[in-house]
Amino acid sequence: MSTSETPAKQTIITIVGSGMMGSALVFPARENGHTVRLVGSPLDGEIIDACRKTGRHPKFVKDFPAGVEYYKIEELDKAMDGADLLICGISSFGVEWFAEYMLPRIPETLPVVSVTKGLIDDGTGQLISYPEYWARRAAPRKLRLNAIGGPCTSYELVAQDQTVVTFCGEDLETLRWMKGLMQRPYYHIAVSTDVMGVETAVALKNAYAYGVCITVGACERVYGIDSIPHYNSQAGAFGQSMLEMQKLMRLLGSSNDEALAVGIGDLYVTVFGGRNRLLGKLLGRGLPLDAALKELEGITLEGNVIVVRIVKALRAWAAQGKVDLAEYPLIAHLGEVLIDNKPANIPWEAFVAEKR
Ligand SMILES: NC(=O)C1=CN([C@@H]2O[C@H](COP(=O)(O)OP(=O)(O)OC[C@H]3O[C@@H](n4cnc5c(N)ncnc54)[C@H](OP(=O)(O)O)[C@@H]3O)[C@@H](O)[C@H]2O)C=CC1
Ligand SMILES: O=C(CO)COP(=O)(O)O
Repeated sequence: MSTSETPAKQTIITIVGSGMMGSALVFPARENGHTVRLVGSPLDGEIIDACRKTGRHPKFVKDFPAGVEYYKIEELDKAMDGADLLICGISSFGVEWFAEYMLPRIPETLPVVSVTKGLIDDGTGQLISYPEYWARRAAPRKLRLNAIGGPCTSYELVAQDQTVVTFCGEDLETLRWMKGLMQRPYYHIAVSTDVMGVETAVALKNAYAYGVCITVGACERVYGIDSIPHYNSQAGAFGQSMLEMQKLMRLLGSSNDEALAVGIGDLYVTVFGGRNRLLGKLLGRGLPLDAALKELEGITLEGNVIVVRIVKALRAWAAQGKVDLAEYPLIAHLGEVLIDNKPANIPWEAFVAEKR
């Protein structure tokens, strides 16, 4: 217990990865009075230089709260010294780096929470969450790995828009403690011990955002980019997305409707405000995949990663007679576009099988 002579130790939150989401979490953390240390990934050196110089992330329109500390990856030991919580802010493309470079440096006592959205093949053809993947990579050491899922664009979090996310992990007490550290009047945190459910739902939404946004681009191609928005087709694809997400979640081991709802909310925000929507729209306008990717060079697009992983798994299971691909017509088509390089052409009739 602290006395007037021994003030309570300030909580130290170290965030590794100074991309948009890791950096956005600086705001609730620092506003709550914690010591916040933002550490760049190996390629984030220029971002850290800019933060030190201007007190603002180059992609944000608002300064960081005063008192944030900035570190380069070479200064990681210093940034982790005495840390109470480690936030992993890297994207799917840095998952291996995090496994190789970060995991051996994380003490078993230090809770970790990751924002990274995705699933990964465990080497046997089974898809698992990133926390599970990292736990297996760290074994026999037992790390305290948790994750954040849900609809939360970084720039809207920075703007303090009302935002509802889900912290998931194995230990409810740890989740409640992290919630206490990070919640703000605009940042609302649910907790869940269904890691696979939440992580599957928020990974799948990146794939299905392509499906919905292909229909948006297709309307723009027909009616013109500046025409009034058309909603029937995107709503049709949205409903089909929800159905396939639910089936895929069951297939991957979660039948949790609350987790599904987290993913559906995340799909909604991604369709309207995410980066993945941009690729879907360009494909829907008729651009070949290569041309669309070139136009969006430099923008983080994780939908490709998840479509390829899911569709490869589904094709393998279909070949073994374990699943019927016809039950997943939208993501199967996304596989044709992203793996087989076919033009985007939503298979509408496949969505209208007779329902019970
Ligand atoms: N849970 C949540 O509430 C939310 C989560 N997200 C998710 O958060 C993650 C990060 O998104 P966001 O910050 O917007 O993306 P950014 O692209 O802005 O940042 C990605 C971060 O990952 C790092 N990274 C990428 N590739 C590598 C690599 N090969 N090795 C090491 N580090 C790497 C980047 O560093 P570098 O500059 O070196 O490439 C950067 O620090 C994504 O998975 C996204 O889906 C997004 C919104 C909300
Ligand atoms: O996950 C997100 C919001 O919850 C952000 O989606 P994008 O990666 O498509 O920008």
